[in-house]
Amino acid sequence: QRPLYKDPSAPVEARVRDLLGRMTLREKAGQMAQIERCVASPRAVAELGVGSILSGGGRPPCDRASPSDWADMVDDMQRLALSSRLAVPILYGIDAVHGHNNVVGATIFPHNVGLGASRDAELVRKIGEATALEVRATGIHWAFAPCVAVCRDSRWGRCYESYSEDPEIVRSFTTIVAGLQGQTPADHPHGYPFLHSVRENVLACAKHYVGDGGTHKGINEGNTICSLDDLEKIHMKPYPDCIAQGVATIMASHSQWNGEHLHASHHLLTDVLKGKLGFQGFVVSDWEGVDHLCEPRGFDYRHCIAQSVNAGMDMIMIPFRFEKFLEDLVFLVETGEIPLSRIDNAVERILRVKFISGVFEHPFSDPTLLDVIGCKEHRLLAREAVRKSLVLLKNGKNREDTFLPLAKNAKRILVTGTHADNIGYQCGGWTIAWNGDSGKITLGTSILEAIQESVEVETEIVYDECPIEATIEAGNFSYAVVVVGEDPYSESVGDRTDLSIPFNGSDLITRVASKVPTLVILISGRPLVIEPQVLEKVDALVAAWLPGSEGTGVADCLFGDHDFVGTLPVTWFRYDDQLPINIGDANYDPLFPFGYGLKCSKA
Ligand SMILES: OC[C@@H]1[C@@H](O)[C@H](O)[C@@H](O)c2nc(-c3ccccc3)cn21
Repeated sequence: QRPLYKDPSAPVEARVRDLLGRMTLREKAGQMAQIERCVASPRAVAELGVGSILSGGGRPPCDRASPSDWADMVDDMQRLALSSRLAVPILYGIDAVHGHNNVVGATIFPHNVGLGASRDAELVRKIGEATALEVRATGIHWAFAPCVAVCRDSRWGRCYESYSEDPEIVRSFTTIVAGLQGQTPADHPHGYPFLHSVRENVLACAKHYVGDGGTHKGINEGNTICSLDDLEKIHMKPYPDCIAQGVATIMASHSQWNGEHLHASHHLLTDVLKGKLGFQGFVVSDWEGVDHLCEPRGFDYRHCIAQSVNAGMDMIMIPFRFEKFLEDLVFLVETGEIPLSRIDNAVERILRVKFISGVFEHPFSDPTLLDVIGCKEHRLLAREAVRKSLVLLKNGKNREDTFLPLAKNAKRILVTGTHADNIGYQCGGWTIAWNGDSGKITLGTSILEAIQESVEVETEIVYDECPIEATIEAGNFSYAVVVVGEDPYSESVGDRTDLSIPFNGSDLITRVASKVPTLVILISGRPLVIEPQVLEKVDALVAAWLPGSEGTGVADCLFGDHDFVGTLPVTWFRYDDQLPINIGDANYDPLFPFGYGLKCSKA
């Protein structure tokens, strides 16, 4: 007689109750543990029965792992999990935040700030669908996306992971949850986790709850100082929509609200998120989020665990010291510091998500999906997203003349700059490596390659990353394209107060634009300082954000095959000492206002 929890025809809540009733305290504690793959031993997965395994940013199973290497690794972990006493499968999680960005060859979509410029919520839903397929192709069940931060200060190293400074735009893009998980049916119970198809959809994770984008001076993992009213109007805004779409998991923020750690906030994690907003999936901590609760970090770990679990944390991204975590958690329950009812509630939520995910019935990868990774259809979708993300900020030196679209049959053009031929730079952070990298880090088309593919065969392209004066002066160029911007970064590595164009980008712009009609393309996760004397010299200026692998989308607009439609999702400040500066501020005096964006055609 098969136990009820293994019966797929039984109601989910009955399966949850049956399985919970069979579990020992240690097995319950195991389900609340999430560990990094590099410590996922048979002891951890089969004996101690951890509930989840993740690959942290830039931590592949092996160097240049192929999609099937990924799928084989995940399946190996799952086989270990199914050999545990109750054979509870694991959920494998990864940061697929702009495509399946840890996997070489996966389609890399524009980062969120660029999608924000498109204002196209349906496009974002489709990106979720495509991303889910590429993630499932590697056997992975759970994407730590979307980041629904509302970035209020561009000095924040995660600015580009935020769709916009406007909470309404961020809220409108929660359609990506429906893309990743599938669309909930009309009668879906409010707040209940949802997944349409175990083969094609992944569990989503709205993050980082709450106020991650509002920290003082944009300091990552810092303190968001604001009223409850502002917290709700600005930072909380996207969560009800995610919950209404059945988001299965929510990740707590490393940041604090008015000095209270989110990872230990009973009011925000339990009273508000689970009570008032009715969230019935599970809350997962961020990386070592529990350790961050004590200074020095990791000091009095047992007390940190009690604080966080009692506040409403359901699963802890430990991710390394799982023996200590499990020992401490069991001790805290046995001594009554954490009530067993809290553990049962956490495990109930985790099992609920596992049952609705279909992982009990389909625990292993589906090799027939492998071809979707980096497939033509997804790259065309990414190319469309790039086109719609571009914002035309200047087109011509005066009212009459327009500079774009560029001529495809120009005699001789100069393409220059650090970012003209660099896939790594145009993808930005969270791409193959945690902080991203320079060079040919994955498959794709650089902006130079896209321009080369677009112009007529008789057009001569001179590419020189940093040309000397003679090259510029004697070049006899019809026009120049200068592509400059930021080096890739993620999280605190990207926290910056100096937001001038790195690599002396302004100097190169000035040197070229003084001699040749010039288009500047900025590759960046945020607005950058463009001094007036630099801006006045250029003939045209395009903000391309972090477009990802499909540079072809940039050329599509430069040469007029498609018009520009993007508008600024963030305020373009004049100088970084204006920050923070957001639409609606008094004395709002930006270089280009929120919502600004030109079109090529006069129409
Ligand atoms: O990758 C898992 C999560 C991710 O989902 C979160 O958005 C992000 O805040 C995060 N930072 C780290 C991380 C930070 C420093 C060192 C090692 C890892 C890990 N993670």
